[in-house]
Amino acid sequence: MSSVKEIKEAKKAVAFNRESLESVLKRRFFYAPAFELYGGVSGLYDYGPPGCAFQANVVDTWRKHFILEEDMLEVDCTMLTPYEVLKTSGHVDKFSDWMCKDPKTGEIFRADHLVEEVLESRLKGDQEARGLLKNANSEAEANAEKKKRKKKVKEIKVVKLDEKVAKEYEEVLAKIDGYSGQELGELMVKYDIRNPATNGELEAPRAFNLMFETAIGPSGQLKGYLRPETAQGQFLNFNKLLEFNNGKTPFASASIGKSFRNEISPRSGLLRVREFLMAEIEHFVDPENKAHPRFDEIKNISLKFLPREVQQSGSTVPIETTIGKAVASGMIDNQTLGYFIARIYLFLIKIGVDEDRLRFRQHMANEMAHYAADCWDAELQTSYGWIECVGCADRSAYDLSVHSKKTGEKLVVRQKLETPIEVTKWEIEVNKKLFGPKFRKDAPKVEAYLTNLDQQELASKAKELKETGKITFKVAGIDGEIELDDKFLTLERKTRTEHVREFTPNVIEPSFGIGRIIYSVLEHSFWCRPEDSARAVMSFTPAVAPTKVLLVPLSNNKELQPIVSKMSKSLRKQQIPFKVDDSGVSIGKRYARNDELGTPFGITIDFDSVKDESVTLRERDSTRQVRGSLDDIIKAVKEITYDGIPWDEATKNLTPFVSQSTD
Ligand SMILES: Nc1ncnc2c1ncn2[C@@H]1O[C@H](COP(=O)(O)OP(=O)(O)OP(=O)(O)O)[C@@H](O)[C@H]1O
Repeated sequence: MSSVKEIKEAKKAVAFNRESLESVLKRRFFYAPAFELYGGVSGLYDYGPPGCAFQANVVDTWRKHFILEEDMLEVDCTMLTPYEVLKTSGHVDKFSDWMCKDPKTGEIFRADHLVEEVLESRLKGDQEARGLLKNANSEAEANAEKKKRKKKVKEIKVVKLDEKVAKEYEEVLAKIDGYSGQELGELMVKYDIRNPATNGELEAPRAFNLMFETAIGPSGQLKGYLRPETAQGQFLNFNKLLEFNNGKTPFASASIGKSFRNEISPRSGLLRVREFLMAEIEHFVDPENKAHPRFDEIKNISLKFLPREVQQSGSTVPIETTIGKAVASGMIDNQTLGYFIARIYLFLIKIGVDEDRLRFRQHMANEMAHYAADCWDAELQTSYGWIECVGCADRSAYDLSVHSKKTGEKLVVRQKLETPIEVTKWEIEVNKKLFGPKFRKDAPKVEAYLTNLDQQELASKAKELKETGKITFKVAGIDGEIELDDKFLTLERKTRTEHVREFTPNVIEPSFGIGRIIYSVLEHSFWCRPEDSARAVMSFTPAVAPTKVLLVPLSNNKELQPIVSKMSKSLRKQQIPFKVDDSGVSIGKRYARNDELGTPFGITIDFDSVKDESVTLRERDSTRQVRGSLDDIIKAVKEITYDGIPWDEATKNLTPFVSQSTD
């Protein structure tokens, strides 16, 4: 077995089994529930040595693929965020999911997930329904005694459906991400959705804010939150970043760091957790020109898309087309968004995502924030279904505008115009002499509020002033309504010659959940050898594999030791992560142990190695081997791992080797 096709077929020969994967992940300590000694806390995980190395390699690839290759400006901002910032961004009021409580048992469900799971399970019939409901996502259930739970699950009635109802269910499921709390409540009543374990009635959905609240400092006065995303830090540093970039746009900032969300019902391992690593990009672009200078490089990449219209029709069959055509037809809003979708795809493939299990799904209109121009998720297919792993949204000028309005600080780009232009617009001027005595310490806040009004708002205030002789408004943080007459301000349309164009950039935001991506790659990489289904393999691409090389001396004989030491020294010097396995067990067993860890290469040292310093290199997936000098073998490993050179090319000058029985 050596061709890519043969290996692909071998990988599919034994059906994927999540339990086998989980057993490997647990046994080899990729990751494990945090605080296990104390019974664990849902949604919190610790990574072990291979998990840490794998994550570090994924992040390193991300950094090179985006920050380095796209010349982005990286920032590392604090996780503790004051209340005011997240109030302004909309998170305090809107960053919530819908939960519903069982008043009898106290169990809490996430409403959209409950509706989804119940309808899916009804659709899938008896057997599968039981399987799915075992995973029903409630905190209380996660902690319930297993015996009791089994009993409850057995009591679930299987609903037989007629065709019309099944169609309705399918339509609801296709739109499940976009329902409001009220709509979810209506669906629960209409389809009689109850607590799946007890059949008890549930309360109507209520909004639950997902942010972890805290107090900053000993007084307890400064309310804050653990950040739910890294984006806000990037927006707040916009002016500094723009200056660092010599005032030029477009440019992108990037940030990698932990985010926190108090998920109602964490489940599915790393896919929905309460603390996770995010990697986010904020690309600041001229709203009037969203063309991307490197669009030509990616326009011919063909991807699977699930646009809004297809979902609306209740279908999940993707359209396959090129990025170029998708942008030209208007399916993707603009070139920059299209460019990032392609770059996300290239990154995911690089780290080992199976291309056949990747699609880009467009958000439905009611799923997107009102200010967003367009939004696509990179979804990866796992045994838990299609999972959003990367969001890619055009957030328009929303974030910079709201922070600017709130703080009175301009967050804009100034561009020198080649030919000056005449511009007529509303201008407001405040009478500072009267403002000071009237508002005292609040004067700057009120002034900032007025000078930050946009043209539409100024026009409406001018109308109000003309008709009533005063304007009234409220300023956040100041009690009561403020009333001002024309002694305090002038509001006029003025024509000026402008030499500089000032605009608030729009933001295109690709947002990666590293844990979700890692779990999906684990599933996509996992397979069992067809000849022995107990022999699991993790087919990590060499660049992200936790360890690159396993050094295996044929036996414990002392004669082999010097060459093992020489090889180790050489690998260390070249900074190639490796492990030596000189345990007494057979070479086949030693390789099998490391196939589970995804180690792509094995180097066997035998008695011929002592004579002529030649060694054997084994490739994990195909188990094919070649023989060559110590230096040539290390060179081939390096080329494949770090330069992406295919095996056949990197080993073309080495001698094919047929082992007696190493596997
Ligand atoms: N609870 C979580 N656990 C792990 N990763 C997460 C979690 N929530 C979000 N992410 C990751 O962060 C990325 C960006 O977050 P975003 O706010 O777009 O997610 P979201 O739309 O809230 O996700 P979902 O709808 O699944 O809750 C997601 O694509 C995902 O990879």
